[in-house]
Amino acid sequence: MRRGTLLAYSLPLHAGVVLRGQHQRQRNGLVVRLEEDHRTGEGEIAPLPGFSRETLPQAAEAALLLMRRWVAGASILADLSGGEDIAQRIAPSVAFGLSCALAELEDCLPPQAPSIAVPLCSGDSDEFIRRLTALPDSRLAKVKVGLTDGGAESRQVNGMLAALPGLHLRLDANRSWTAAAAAAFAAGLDPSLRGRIDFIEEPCATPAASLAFARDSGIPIAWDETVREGDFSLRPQPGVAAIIIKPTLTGSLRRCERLIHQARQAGLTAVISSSIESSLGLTQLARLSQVLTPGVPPGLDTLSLLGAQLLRRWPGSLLPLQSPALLHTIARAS
Ligand SMILES: O=C(O)CCC(=O)c1ccccc1C(=O)O
Ligand SMILES: [Mg+2]
Repeated sequence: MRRGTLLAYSLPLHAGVVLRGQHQRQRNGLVVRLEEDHRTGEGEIAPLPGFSRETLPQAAEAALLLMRRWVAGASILADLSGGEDIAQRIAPSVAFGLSCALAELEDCLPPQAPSIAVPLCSGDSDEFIRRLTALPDSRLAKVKVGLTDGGAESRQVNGMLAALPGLHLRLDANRSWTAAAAAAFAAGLDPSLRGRIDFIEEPCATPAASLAFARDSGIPIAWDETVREGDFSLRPQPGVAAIIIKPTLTGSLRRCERLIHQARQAGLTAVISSSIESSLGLTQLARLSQVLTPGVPPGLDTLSLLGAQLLRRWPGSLLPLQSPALLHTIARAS
């Protein structure tokens, strides 16, 4: 006997969260719960405004249809991952959430290891250094750059690397540097510290400009936005070290797994990363990264942007759990 429930959540986002130029006050999404013979699996479906092509109502409609098909006895796994035709493909957030629920139901995800995410700095670097210093193990952190000017940011990065001699950094410019700003950043870096920058995600506005930056500066880059563009294909490229995979923007677990496999074949590191999911989705991404990208810490340090946790607790977080009474049932099927 199968049952399905689709629920809607809304979590407060801290003032000042801006996605693609839009201020966001709430993170809204869905939880899909699948039950069969006393086993339960849950998944989160949360299109990210400014990033996802599907809207939340579109995602809810697609999820409901698939949930009903599953409850009626169909296998929906092939639907979730099938088709190279993007126009016909099930929306990535829907495929991700439903495939997580099915994976939990089938007991395919391991329990979560503690403290597996890479600390993220998008503000004051002195405060961030204090936070890292207080951690038992601070070998890797991520810093958003491209927010002020390249020269000032290189001094900030020099400061962090000098303060913590065992630290490696991933940087993320989200395509915001002009070629001149990127060059100013590279010129300002202390050459003796530069080797501890594992990569910079998307330094410049276009992939071609980012490749030129990697070639001229010798600093490896990683693709994030580029991975989700229509003409992207995975192949070795000089200066490219890694690809960032955001499953909510990519699709089913099987699709993510295929992409990770292709990345490895091209000699690239694949890094699983957050699309600002709730603690439900984030804990699942952490568990997923243990199986799909072992040894590569995922970029999941976004829980602190939210005002509460949802259904599951992130290890060590002091954020309160939102009352389950605030989850609103959209539909049930049995
Ligand atoms: O990758 C991480 O470590 C955190 C996630 C993150 O940076 C992110 C999350 C949602 C949308 C865009 C981005 C981004 O890559 O800038
Ligand atoms: Mg990025």
